[in-house]
Amino acid sequence: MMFVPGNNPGLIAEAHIYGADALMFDLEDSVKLSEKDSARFLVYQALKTINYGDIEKVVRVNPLNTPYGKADIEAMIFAGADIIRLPKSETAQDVIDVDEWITECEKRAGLEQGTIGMMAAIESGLGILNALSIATASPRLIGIAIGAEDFVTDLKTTRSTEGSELFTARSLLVFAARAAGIAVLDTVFADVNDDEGFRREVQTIKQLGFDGKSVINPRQIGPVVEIFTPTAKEIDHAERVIEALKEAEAKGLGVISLDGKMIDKPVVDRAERVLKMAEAAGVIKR
Ligand SMILES: CC(=O)SCCNC(=O)CCNC(=O)[C@H](O)C(C)(C)COP(=O)(O)OP(=O)(O)OC[C@H]1O[C@@H](n2cnc3c(N)ncnc32)[C@H](O)[C@@H]1OP(=O)(O)O
Ligand SMILES: O=C([O-])CC(=O)C(=O)O
Ligand SMILES: [Mg+2]
Repeated sequence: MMFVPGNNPGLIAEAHIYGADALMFDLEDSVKLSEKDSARFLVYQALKTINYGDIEKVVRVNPLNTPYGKADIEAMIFAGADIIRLPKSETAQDVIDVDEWITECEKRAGLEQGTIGMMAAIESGLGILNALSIATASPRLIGIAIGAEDFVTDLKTTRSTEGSELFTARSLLVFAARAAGIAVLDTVFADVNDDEGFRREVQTIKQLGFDGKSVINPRQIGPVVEIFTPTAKEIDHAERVIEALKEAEAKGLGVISLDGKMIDKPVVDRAERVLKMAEAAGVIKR
């Protein structure tokens, strides 16, 4: 999911050529106060006129407790956004308030209720502690995300290369998302020239269980796609697990072994997920 500053016509016009799964047009922190209205108008016009194909169109709006939040949401729904991303979510009530305003805007726009999805970004200690109630606050929520720049500021620390200050928060978010049955996305990595550090971070968050990552630059898309795409070895193993399961079923066996290792339901579920991810990445057809 690539952030695109909502006040930059050049970036907005070409953002879809780089292969991101989703574009996140930003009306919040990359837009200064004097440009809030013009950025909203610019993103509105872009969503109305540019064909972004099947790339998901997400808009990060300003919070409802600012003078811009309500107008942002209404304009983006009329413009055809797929998902509204609420920044700095701290309580379930923050999500419920936005959900209610989206419902009102859907009515005004003549859309069926529930058409517009929602994401909640969590960017403070309080938000992390409320992660489960935030993640389950609305049926519109398709995912939650961590916003690490604001989060470390709230914690009165900084971001380190190894990310120790984010470890607990990231894990709690993954737990909350899994409990709620929705997606979980990791935060941005600010140094677009540190390819090695970026790759290390993507490996780490994949291992923690995240479904993907927000990026700020087209150069960061390739490494995320590469690291999240199952390798040929992983795909081969997953296919053999599924084969072994079929054989066992045919023979009426419960637990079976493959290469000396036990194959049971969790192993089969993980193999299924590998194949789904490979299919979604376009490296296999099923
Ligand atoms: C804490 C937070 O809230 S983070 C979220 C808010 N921040 C953002 O949205 C920042 C978005 N990113 C950017 O503005 C830029 O990528 C920067 C400032 C980080 C780096 O800028 P640059 O060094 O100029 O980037 P770079 O030289 O790699 O750009 C290469 C090409 O990609 C384009 N590009 C760069 N970033 C983006 C982007 N986010 N979206 C779309 N296109 C982009 C550039 O326009 C350039 O196009 P060109 O080759 O046609 O001229
Ligand atoms: O949500 C993000 O990844 C970017 C952001 O606002 C933050 O880090 O504070
Ligand atoms: Mg932030």
